[in-house]
Amino acid sequence: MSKRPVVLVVMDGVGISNNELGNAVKNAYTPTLDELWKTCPHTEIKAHGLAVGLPSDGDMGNSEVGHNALGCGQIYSQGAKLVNESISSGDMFTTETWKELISNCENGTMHFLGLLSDGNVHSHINHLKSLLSQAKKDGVKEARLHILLDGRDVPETSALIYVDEIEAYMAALNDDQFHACIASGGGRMNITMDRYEANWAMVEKGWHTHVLGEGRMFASAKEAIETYRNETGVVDQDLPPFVIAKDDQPVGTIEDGDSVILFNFRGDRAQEISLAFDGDESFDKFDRVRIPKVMYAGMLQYDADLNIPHHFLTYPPKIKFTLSEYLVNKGIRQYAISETQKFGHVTYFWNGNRSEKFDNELEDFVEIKSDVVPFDQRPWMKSAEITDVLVEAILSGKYDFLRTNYPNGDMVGHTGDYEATIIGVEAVDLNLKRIKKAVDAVNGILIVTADHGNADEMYEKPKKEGAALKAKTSHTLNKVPFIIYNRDVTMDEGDFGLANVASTVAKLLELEPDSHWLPSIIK
Ligand SMILES: O=C(O)[C@@H](CO)OP(=O)(O)O
Ligand SMILES: [Mn+2]
Ligand SMILES: [Mn+2]
Repeated sequence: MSKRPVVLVVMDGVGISNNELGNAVKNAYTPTLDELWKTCPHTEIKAHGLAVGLPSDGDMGNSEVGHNALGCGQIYSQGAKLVNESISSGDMFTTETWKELISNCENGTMHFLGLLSDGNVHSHINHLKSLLSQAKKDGVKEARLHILLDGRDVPETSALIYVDEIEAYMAALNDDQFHACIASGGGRMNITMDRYEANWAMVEKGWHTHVLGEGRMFASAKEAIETYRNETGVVDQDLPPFVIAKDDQPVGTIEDGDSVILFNFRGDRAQEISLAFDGDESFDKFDRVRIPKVMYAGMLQYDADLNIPHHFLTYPPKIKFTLSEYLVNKGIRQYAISETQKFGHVTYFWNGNRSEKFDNELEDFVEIKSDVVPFDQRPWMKSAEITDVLVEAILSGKYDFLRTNYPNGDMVGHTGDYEATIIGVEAVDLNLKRIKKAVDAVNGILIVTADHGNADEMYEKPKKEGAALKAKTSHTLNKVPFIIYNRDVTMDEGDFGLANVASTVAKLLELEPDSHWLPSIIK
């Protein structure tokens, strides 16, 4: 009989790098992780670029593609790549949805809402440019941009680079037939892009800003960004909302007869605002005050089972043959737990962007409510609370396969606070010790891995030698650890990535891996 259960821990944002400087993984005190690394079969696996279905190896990994790959054992072309292809082939602009969006706003305005950067995690500025120029070609007369400033997938204070770039692009398009400009915006962690219902108030603020045109008014996005930076010192992702106005009138509220495109391709932070636009009278997450009759579409469909949103421009990858479905078919009892910020990562992303369970009897999902605070102030987050409940589940004997995600390396890493991130990584280590003890008690197997790097590089590479250090808030291109505890196995030779983990889990459960999956990491 195989050892049971298998417990898999994703240490979100914990990558491997040999650099000392600003490496909050290496410089954290992590006795448990160090011991596991020293005494157990382990390797480093790829978590970025082509290995997870991104357009190029220059693309850092992220939670969506990382958990998709972990949970399905295959490499699918991901949103970033699918949208590139659909735009460059022109397919996007022959879809019924695009045509309807265009004809719907014949006498109105086309609005583009989304994350303005080239981070390629949630969106890409090139996609927005293509949408703008095609809209003009297809006869749209008025276009308005509602921009979310990034600084989380790109350098911390880079917003003006992208604002200048898109304004120059619009200036070149604008003529007596067509007029496009920025109408509103704010930092992505301040408005609109909440996820997993952690904080609907963010979405409500976004609605007031983009749709109703309520909020502090400025003559330009640049003025808004510079003013807020001077007044508050906050970085891009946290910038407060702003409305662009002329003669005290917002230049681009969203009105009946308009069309709205959310140009983000990634789903977690796109769902709530989509529900607000698509929701009928029964929508009760906040008071929308005025509900404009618009045609709304997403760049992708963010949840195909739940049909969010109703209209979309690109089909999402149809992720099939997931590990969860396979295990359900074998009668394996599964358990997934994290705190709110990463709950959907171990459920929705893990299961191929499906929020629903495959089997209500065999699967249990547990969410520990995240705090709504800047995580540099609470770098331990809910790691102890997750562990309390997970340890009970391990000891209960009710489950054969359990998975969890500790968000700390990533969520604290994104704040750019090096010292706090070290504490975040140490909190994960402390909890690993407790998990390990529980696994020992039942003679199970523990897998420790990560979905991509983040905490492993907390400073931007200095442009010149001796230049002042600048906090780095984004993910990294580094590999991640893969460790197996309490099972004497031999790692196979090869260049492995996250998509090799599903087969490995199956093998540890003494099951034949699904033939669609990439091979196991162990012999
Ligand atoms: O916070 C997020 O949305 C992304 C970064 O854009 O991080 P992760 O992929 O780790 O969820
Ligand atoms: Mn992640
Ligand atoms: Mn992240």
